[in-house]
Parts: sequence; structure tokens; C-alpha cells
Amino acid sequence: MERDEKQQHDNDEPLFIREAVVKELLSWNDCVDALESALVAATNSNKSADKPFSSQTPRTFTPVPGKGVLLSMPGFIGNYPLQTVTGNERHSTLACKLVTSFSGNSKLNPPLPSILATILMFNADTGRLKAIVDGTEITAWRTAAVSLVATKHLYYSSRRFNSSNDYTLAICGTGAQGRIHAIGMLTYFPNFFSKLNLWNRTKSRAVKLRDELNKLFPGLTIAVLDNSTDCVNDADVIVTATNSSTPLFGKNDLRKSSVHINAIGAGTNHHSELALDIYQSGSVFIESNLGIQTELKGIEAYVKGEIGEVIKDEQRRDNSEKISVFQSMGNALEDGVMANLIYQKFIRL
Ligand SMILES: NC(=O)C1=CN([C@@H]2O[C@H](COP(=O)(O)OP(=O)(O)OC[C@H]3O[C@@H](n4cnc5c(N)ncnc54)[C@H](O)[C@@H]3O)[C@@H](O)[C@H]2O)C=CC1
Ligand SMILES: O=C(O)C1=NCCCC1
Repeated sequence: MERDEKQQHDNDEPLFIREAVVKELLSWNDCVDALESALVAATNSNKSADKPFSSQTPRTFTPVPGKGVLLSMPGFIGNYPLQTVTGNERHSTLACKLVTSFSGNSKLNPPLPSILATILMFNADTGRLKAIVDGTEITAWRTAAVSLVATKHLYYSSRRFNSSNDYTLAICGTGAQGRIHAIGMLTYFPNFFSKLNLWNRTKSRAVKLRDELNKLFPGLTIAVLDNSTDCVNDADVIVTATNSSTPLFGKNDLRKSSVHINAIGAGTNHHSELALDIYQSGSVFIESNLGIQTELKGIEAYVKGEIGEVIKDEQRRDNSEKISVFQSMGNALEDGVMANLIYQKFIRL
């Protein structure tokens, strides 16, 4: 099957890379490496011969009344490396992700993911369609892997040599994103977390994830909590991945002296899962300033910078502050580099 698909590509027809193939080609190290390139490119919009750069417009939202929304996410990433796969070779990618968010899909029989996506890749010299890459699994992994990048640079790197690695990870919301974040955090930071707290509005879903993770990570203590505030109380690193439009917890619910939060989910907007006192007392980082002008318009907090600046070491978490927040929104540049990562691995099979 794969040989036929590549043959088609040799005849200049677009390649189709389906979900099962994408799944086989994903790995956390490659994703983190590729996404660091995308996030650095997000900080530079000037064409450059020696640095990654990018160009993008705000994504569009087409509502389907009472059902969901279709987002179009175009972006160009120039002159970036995919170190783990192609070494020092430089890439340029023009891509557009089309993604739907239909929150009722989990209630269908059989259920479907809420977030379904397709990524179109174009030849960056001619604009001709080059590949159609299934984007559902890519969206799940890339969102979790961007949180890994944020956690690595804002929290993990200054603690990884501590002698006792008994940190607690808390996940609020155990749908597709909560699940993949748990797997990514526990795999990419091995032996860092000794305890995992899970909370979900429907408790049985958290119990189901606990049972799956018990098999994948034997030795890890996993607790299922009855409410979101108990879930985060003793946590060092937190992920929120719900559709909640009201805060899940506030600053007084956090007991540890230093906490990093990855806020992923969107309720009425992309900053409704955390109470205002968290945003106002912590260091808040985002993927791209493009998001501030549009989707983070109403945020009543000072945004310290882009994650790409942290990677370049131009911005830092102030360690005297108790809390750092990565406010995730999702960005087209991430999907572009991820589609190219899968494409580059596929043509090398
Ligand atoms: N930042 C980003 O790049 C991305 C963000 N997302 C967002 O992440 C969130 C989770 O997405 P998925 O896991 O794919 O969805 P999912 O449908 O698989 O899971 C949603 C979870 O949220 C919980 N939930 C729903 N409404 C709630 C409420 N009012 N209060 C508390 N919990 C509630 C559900 O119980 C479920 O566990 C969504 O808001 C989605 O839009 C998704 C993909 C990318
Ligand atoms: O970036 C994405 O992909 C998404 N972001 C917000 C929710 C839908 C998917």
C-alpha cells in the first residue's frame, strides 16, 4: 500500500498519508524537536537565510449552528531544521490545516473524536498540492508535544537533576487531550513524576484512563479525584483540557511553592479554565503573538512572551514567581512542521 502511494507521488500526484500510517510514524522526541523549530520560527516574520522564519494570518472560524465549528489554519514556515530526521538540512513548508471541533461527537454510537483534522501541504516554490496528511492524530500529539516543550523550558530543565524526582502531575479533563498529555508527559519526562492525579466531570472516564495508564506505566501512583480543586492541590505540573467556561481552580487551591500549568482547553474562550488570580500572579506564555491580537483579546493578564523566545533563551520564567502558565491555543505553524515531519519520515520508509 505504501509503495503504491509513493509511486503515485513519483508521478507528481499528491501523496495521501492516512491516519494509521501517521500513528506509526509519531514519536515524542521527533515531535518536540520539530515543534521547537516551529515555535522559534513563530518569533521571526522576516525572511532569513540563516534563521527559521514564518508567515501566517489569523485562523478563521466557521460556525455550524448548534453543532460545532470548522477552523482553517494556513501557515508558512521557512528555513527550519528537523534535526532528528534530516540533521542540518533546512526545510520550508506551506500548509493549511482544516479542523473541525464538534463536542457532541463523543456521544455518537460509535463515538468519534471531537477534533478531526486534515492537513494540506503545498510545494513552497510553486504552490502545487504536494500531500494530504490526516491531521487528527497530529493535532492530538502536537498539542501535547507543545505542552512538553513549554514544561521542559519553563519547569523541567531547572529541576531535572534534583535527587528526588517525586513530582506530581495533575490532569483535569480526561478526553482525547487529557489522555495524550498524560502519555506524553510520562514518556518524555521518564521517572520525573511519581504520582498522577486525574479528574474528569464524568468520573468513569477518569477511571478508564487510570486503568489504561496503570498498564502502560507500572509503578506510578494514580489517583482519581472527585473534583478539580482536589486534583491540583498537591500538583507540581498541571494540564487543563476541558470545555469548561468557568474556572476549574484558583491560586489558593495550589499548595506547592512552584507550579507550572499548561491550559489547553477552550470554553467560551481560550482562557476560561483558570481563575483570574492565576493569570495575574503568574508568568504567562503563549505560542504566538498573533493569538493575542485575535483569540486572547479579552485576557486580563500580562503576557510575558512567546515560548519560542524562551527556547532561544530571550525570555524566562521568573523563578521568584510561584506560577508559570502556558496558555495553549494551537497554531498553524505547528501543524505545518508536523505534517512535514511525517512526510519526511514517510518518503524514507
Ligand atoms: N490548544 C490547542 O491547541 C487545542 C485545544 N483543544 C481543546 O482542548 C479541549 C479538550 O479537547 P479534546 O480532549 O479533544 O476533547 P474531548 O471531547 O475528547 O474531551 C473533552 C473533555 O472535557 C470535559 N468537559 C467538557 N465540558 C466540560 C465542562 N463544562 N466542565 C468540565 N469538563 C468538561 C469532558 O468530560 C471531556 O473529558 C477542548 O476545549 C478543545 O477545543 C483541542 C485541540 C487543540
Ligand atoms: O489548533 C487546533 O487544532 C485547535 N485549536 C482549538 C480547538 C480546535 C483545534
